[in-house]
Amino acid sequence: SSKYVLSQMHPMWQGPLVVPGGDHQSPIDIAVRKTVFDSELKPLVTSYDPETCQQIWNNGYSFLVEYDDTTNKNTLKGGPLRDEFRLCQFHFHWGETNDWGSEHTVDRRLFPAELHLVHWNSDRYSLFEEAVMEKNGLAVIGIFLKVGKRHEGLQKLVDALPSIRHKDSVVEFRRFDPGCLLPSNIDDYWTYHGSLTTPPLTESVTWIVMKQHIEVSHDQLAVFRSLLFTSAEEDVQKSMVNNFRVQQPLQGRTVRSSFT
Ligand SMILES: NS(=O)(=O)c1ccc(O)c(NC(=O)NCCc2ccccn2)c1
Ligand SMILES: [Zn+2]
Repeated sequence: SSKYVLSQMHPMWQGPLVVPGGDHQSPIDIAVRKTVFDSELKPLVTSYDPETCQQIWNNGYSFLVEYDDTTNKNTLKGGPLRDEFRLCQFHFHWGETNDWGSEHTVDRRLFPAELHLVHWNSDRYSLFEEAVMEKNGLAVIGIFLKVGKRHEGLQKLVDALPSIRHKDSVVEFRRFDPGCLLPSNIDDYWTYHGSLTTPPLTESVTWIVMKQHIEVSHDQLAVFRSLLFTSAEEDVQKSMVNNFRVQQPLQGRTVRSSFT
């Protein structure tokens, strides 16, 4: 209805463009010709249990699918990682049109959306909240979304979005396998040390950005844009779009590739 203001830029995104004293910020552009192949990088090993899926909720910035991370049922290891990491949630970033929306870019190429699978270092810490403050605390897998054929596995999630339209709405969400969102090839990736792309922007993330994207349909992505930044009580509703951070300077960091 007319009271919904479309594509209002969310005030939070006018937040800190660069963190004072932060020289390992994310997201970044991955300039492929400046990446360095590292033959020591191992294949990534993921093991996810759909039975540990708990809920899906709108936190006013994105929507998150959360997993029970009190046991070691959803693990990530290998790749650039020395320790074992535990999945706690996944979420997305997207634009108001299919022309932009991703946080990372490859040779400045923008994708309409980006999926983040968030893991914390369960070998060294006992809670996500602890790990988020530490340099080797988090590992986030970034996967680009392209508009194309419908993603069958994603549809169960898309069907749940209308029930969490407003900020702070939560619904039970069960038996979702996050592995169904991985591209067929997870051996080819880029990795670098960076930060959360939203406050608190802590520099605790080993980023693992997949070279291969996944495809979702135009209609599936359109449902993401039907979410709202605002809670049900607010007078003016704002469409949840453009929930990505502006790109940050590389500051001399090297992005390594697992492939030539
Ligand atoms: N986008 S990201 O870097 O993968 C990432 C991963 C795990 C996280 O907890 C966050 N950030 C996060 O949860 N921030 C608390 C909620 C929030 C989100 C946006 C703005 C302010 N506060 C970002
Ligand atoms: Zn994210």
